[in-house]
Amino acid sequence: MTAPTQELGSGRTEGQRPAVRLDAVSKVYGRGASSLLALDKVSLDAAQGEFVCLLGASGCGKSTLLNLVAGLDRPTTGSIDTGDRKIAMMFQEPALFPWLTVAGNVELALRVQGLDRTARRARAAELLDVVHLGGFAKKRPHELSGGMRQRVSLARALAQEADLLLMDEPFGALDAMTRDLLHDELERIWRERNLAVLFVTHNVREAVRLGDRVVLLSSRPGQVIEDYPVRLPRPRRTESADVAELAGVITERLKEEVRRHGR
Ligand SMILES: Nc1ncnc2c1ncn2[C@@H]1O[C@H](COP(=O)(O)OP(=O)(O)OP(=O)(O)O)[C@@H](O)[C@H]1O
Repeated sequence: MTAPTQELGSGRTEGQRPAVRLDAVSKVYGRGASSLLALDKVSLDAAQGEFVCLLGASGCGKSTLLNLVAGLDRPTTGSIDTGDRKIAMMFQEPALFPWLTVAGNVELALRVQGLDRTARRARAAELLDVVHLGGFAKKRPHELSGGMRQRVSLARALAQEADLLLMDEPFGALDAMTRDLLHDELERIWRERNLAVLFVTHNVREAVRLGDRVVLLSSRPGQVIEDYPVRLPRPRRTESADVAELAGVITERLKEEVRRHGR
């Protein structure tokens, strides 16, 4: 008889290799007197299927951390292991090509996979359905709202068949209602695809709404100071009392850290 695996969070089981593991990762920008220690020995992991939100005051190194995981930059010391997982990244700005249609933007991401034109069209149509933009394939980005553009960006990220999705304040520029809708959609897609997600935000309630864990980073240099498991049942509502209660606790800790740092 096999021993029952211990549940550590929605996607976590003991003994499973994490989707991403950071081991004592430090990042120094520049050299000599003008060098800046942005991250200081950050160790962190996320399991496949786990949603981890990263919170911290401005400048604590959240984007630096995501860039390192994405392989866009290299740590000064320490190591990052994502195995052979495919990684996709989403930013606050959707960064779509304005001269391409919505479908064209998604198809571009499929081109690198070597799909032929017919297959690309069919796959892009499927992905646009997933993000509820089925009727907008022929529109150009400027004809869409901010929330719709972020949906295209999400479809493009999904086109990369990623196992690990890195999201850098993806909904930071959206109004509360649009953000709420996108939270629901992201949660559905995350579950269906068993993605590992690292999600950077400044918004504490958003982190509690979405995360299996909320990881708090200290200000300059960035270090992990708290790792809160979020045990609230899903689906959660951003405005609910239980989300507000945990968000209150985390906000207090964040304020303490900002005060300690003197800004
Ligand atoms: N390419 C770079 N060269 C030099 N310094 C950098 C570079 N990128 C970031 N920094 C510095 O490293 C620190 C961490 O920056 P980073 O953008 O990772 O923080 P952040 O937590 O994502 O900030 P924000 O919440 O404001 O987006 C900051 O002090 C920033 O000025």
